[in-house]
Amino acid sequence: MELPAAFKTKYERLLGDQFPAFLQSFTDTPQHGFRINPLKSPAQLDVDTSHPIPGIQLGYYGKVSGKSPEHQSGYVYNQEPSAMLVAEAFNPQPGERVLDLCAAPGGKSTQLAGMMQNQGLLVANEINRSRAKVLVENLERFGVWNPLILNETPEHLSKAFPAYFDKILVDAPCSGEGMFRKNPEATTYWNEEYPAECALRQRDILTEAVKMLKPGGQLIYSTCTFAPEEDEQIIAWLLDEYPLEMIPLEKQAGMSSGQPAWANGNPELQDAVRLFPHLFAGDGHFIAKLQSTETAKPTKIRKQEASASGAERKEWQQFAEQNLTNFQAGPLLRFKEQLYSFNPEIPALNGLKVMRPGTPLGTLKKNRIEPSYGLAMVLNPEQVQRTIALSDDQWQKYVHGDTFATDQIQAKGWALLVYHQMPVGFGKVVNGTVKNFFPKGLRFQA
Ligand SMILES: C[S@@+](CC[C@H](N)C(=O)[O-])C[C@H]1O[C@@H](n2cnc3c(N)ncnc32)[C@H](O)[C@@H]1O
Repeated sequence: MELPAAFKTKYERLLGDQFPAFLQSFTDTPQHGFRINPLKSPAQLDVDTSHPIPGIQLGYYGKVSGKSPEHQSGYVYNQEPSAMLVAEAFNPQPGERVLDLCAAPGGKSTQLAGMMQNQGLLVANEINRSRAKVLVENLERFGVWNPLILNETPEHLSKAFPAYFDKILVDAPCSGEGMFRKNPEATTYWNEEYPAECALRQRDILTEAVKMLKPGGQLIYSTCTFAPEEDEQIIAWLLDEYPLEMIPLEKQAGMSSGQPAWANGNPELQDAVRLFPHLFAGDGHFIAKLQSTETAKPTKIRKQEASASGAERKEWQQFAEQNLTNFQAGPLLRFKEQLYSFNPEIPALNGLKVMRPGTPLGTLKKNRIEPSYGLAMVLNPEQVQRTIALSDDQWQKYVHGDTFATDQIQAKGWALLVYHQMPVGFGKVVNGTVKNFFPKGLRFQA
């Protein structure tokens, strides 16, 4: 990979005697990692967990195929190892109100949801529509319960969620220097001015993020770039402009401190973390954690009301009685043709670009409900009345979108399909044949 000459000159000046090792790291093979999903019911996973990533709960070096059963059923998520440290620094607690403002494709959102144990509210937002669709897919497969998934600008969001969140993650769009090794093409649109341009956008995003923070709430800012303009200088600006203070991040082996000298000399900047690929087995990253020092009372907001009609609620009740056990949905909302369970904490959604108001329970058909893939992804086998254990051949047919025969269930109706103890979706049994409801866009040849 050919690094831009101006990039090399800049980091030679900044890094001094560490520069040769830094430069050498661009020729190393990129690190891969994956996380095991703590939200799913126990299953025997065929993944190699012999190389744990230090400091990451259920994080391992290695890669799991996107076509594996573990990936298809949301039991694992592939994510670059340094990126996993952001959620660890964030440390969300069950019950908190959490916003992931720049969320797609969902690496950090899925990790945050796992740490919150599906308790509390996760709002995952992505400004780019097609990326927001991928975010939906990933949160759904991961089995995140009642997430609010939005496709909004930070400006719109801050009007809907004033002083609302306990914790906000801004994993900012950046110049991506830390990813050059994985994505060499990124070097072609880098130029000397690019980090400063990105910094302007980062300031705009953060200006809105601060408005959404509760008094005493925490803001985590991260980038995958080495550029001080987008890292220390952004944090120095935040500390100057807003009632925020740094929270020191614990540094494990291989992690470096923020560099006050690369901004305005504010010693608090040391509390941030830098990850350099020549010192840590992962890509380049920057993480800083700040806390609001404001004490004013949070603003009241109007909450979303349950909007499903009596008939729709009854249809759901009927479906639940006939098919589920020990499953409690939240309040119900009709959104397009789907019935959703949503978190009663969310503000009124009118005027917001909603991708998902919560967990899709099913599609409303004439006098009946067709259960959704998203519902199957949040269930464990003990919560349904009928399951079908798939053979290898049946699983391959299922993910390909084909029907297949079964002798496990005779009566007509819905069953949760389970492969190696992992729920993979709903199927409908009709005369010994299982009809396929695996979403068309997700089908593949195993
Ligand atoms: C570094 S990526 C996020 C990665 C994600 N957090 C994850 O872990 O999978 C930054 C995201 O910010 C989005 N973005 C770009 N411009 C934005 C803006 N003005 N406001 C909010 N988000 C923006 C990009 O579309 C991109 O998806």
